[in-house]
Amino acid sequence: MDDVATCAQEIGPYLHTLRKILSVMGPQSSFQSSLKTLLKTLAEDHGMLRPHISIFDPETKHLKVSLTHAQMKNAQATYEPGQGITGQVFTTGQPVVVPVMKEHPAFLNKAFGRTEEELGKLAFVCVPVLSPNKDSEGAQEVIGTMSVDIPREPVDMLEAHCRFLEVVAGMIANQAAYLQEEIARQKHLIAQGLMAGSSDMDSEAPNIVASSKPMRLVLNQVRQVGPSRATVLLRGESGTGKELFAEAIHQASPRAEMPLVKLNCAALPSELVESELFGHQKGAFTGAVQNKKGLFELAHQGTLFLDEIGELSLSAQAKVLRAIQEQEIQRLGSEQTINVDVRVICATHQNLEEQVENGQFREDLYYRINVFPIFIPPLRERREDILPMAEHFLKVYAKEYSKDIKRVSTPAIELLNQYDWPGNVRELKNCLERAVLLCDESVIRTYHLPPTLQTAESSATDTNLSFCDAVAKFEQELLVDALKKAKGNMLQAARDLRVSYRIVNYKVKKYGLDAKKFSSSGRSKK
Ligand SMILES: Nc1ncnc2c1ncn2[C@@H]1O[C@H](COP(=O)(O)OP(=O)(O)OP(=O)(O)O)[C@@H](O)[C@H]1O
Repeated sequence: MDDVATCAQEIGPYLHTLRKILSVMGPQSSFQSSLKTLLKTLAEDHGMLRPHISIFDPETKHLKVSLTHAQMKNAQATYEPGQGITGQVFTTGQPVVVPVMKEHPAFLNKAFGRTEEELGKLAFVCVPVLSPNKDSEGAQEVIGTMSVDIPREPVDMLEAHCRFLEVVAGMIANQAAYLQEEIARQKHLIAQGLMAGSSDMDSEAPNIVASSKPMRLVLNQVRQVGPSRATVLLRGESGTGKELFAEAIHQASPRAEMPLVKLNCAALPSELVESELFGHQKGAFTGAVQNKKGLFELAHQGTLFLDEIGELSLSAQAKVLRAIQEQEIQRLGSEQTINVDVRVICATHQNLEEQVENGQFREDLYYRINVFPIFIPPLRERREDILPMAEHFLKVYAKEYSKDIKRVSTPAIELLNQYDWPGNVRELKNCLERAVLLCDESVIRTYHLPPTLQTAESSATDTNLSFCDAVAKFEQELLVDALKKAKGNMLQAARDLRVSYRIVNYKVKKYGLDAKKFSSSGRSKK
């Protein structure tokens, strides 16, 4: 009887957790939120640290941490099959218990950056995650691993945790398979430029600075409308943050884990926009060599962001109206109706009311998308945001370019505050990126700001440069601008500056610039 009681005492907490996990795995919850709850439960109920699931990407043939209930140091870390404990468990399909991380030669500590002290105090348990093999009935394949850190314990206790984790991993086979598919789907959308962000399933909500009263109001509106299904119309000048707020609305909605698909209606010729939005059947028109899904289908259960909606042709407008109202679409060249569950967010900098008056924009579509309009004021009308934003972008870029820049000098702040910012937040962001690149001190000064912001006195009062130093600064500015424009291509920069490659190469070295860094900054759209 004593043995039974001891046994019940030992397995009681495990059973309790298993019951909890089963209760969140019902059809009512999405696979991702079930998995997240599961990891949280492991941490909270069993003191397991950094519980995480790594999934194998068949395309890159690497494993990557795809969900975790912990802060990662290196979210991009990957493991080849066989590499480290994670790679070994994946390859062999057998669990591994590491009693002390520090003492195991195969323990790589790639993703979480544990300290030396932790490595000496923690054990690691990693079990395979299996899923039914699609190609062979009854068989299973390893699609990833589930791992936890555990404060050091006797080996038989660690073994018991390991058995328990194997049971848990067995329960999540289907969810893990969905996770693998979703990662592939998101990668595909990102590669096509149809979805924002990284394929990290754990990525944070967009980083928004909103100090001024009008922007706090905008944030409130985002919070109010986010969870609903309402169509939102974001209005504001170019660069005010419409796309960023569209992302925030999507993040605040129950659709957050499904795709946010974007289309800039002005970026494609009107005849292509319809095929992009609704897809086409093979042979629908010359060049339609195979069936293609449209963005409405790709955004199913997620959100579709239509930027520059005022640029849609009248024929596309009619189809978008139908898709929003009836929740169904037809691919070009097909009679078949496809049901789509898509929330639409639109944006424009144009005067849609005027376009309705002129017959360029359908009135019924205007009313349909104008259910919840949000106006984002230009930056010059909310100057309280300038300094907090400048500080925010300074931090972002100082980190990106590994520079130890602490602050913006008072005269430089004055210049930022005086300027009218016709390009709005985008211009301010670019301005800070440039300043960080140019700055080799701990403070951003007026001469690090672009000439458009400078006034004669401002640049003179702040610097006491000799003629030679001033010329050198100016030369460096020109060089940085040219390299940014040429995305780090020194040959192109030389052509633009109309000097030889040899000179550019020499100056780049002289000023200690790294041309490669400009290629990464040039990759982002804005
Ligand atoms: N409040 C904010 N906080 C932090 N970053 C912001 C903010 N507003 C805008 N940004 C940044 O400024 C840049 C421009 O914003 P965004 O692309 O959202 O503008 P937009 O209004 O959609 O422009 P366009 O109409 O030209 O497409 C982006 O890099 C965005 O992240």
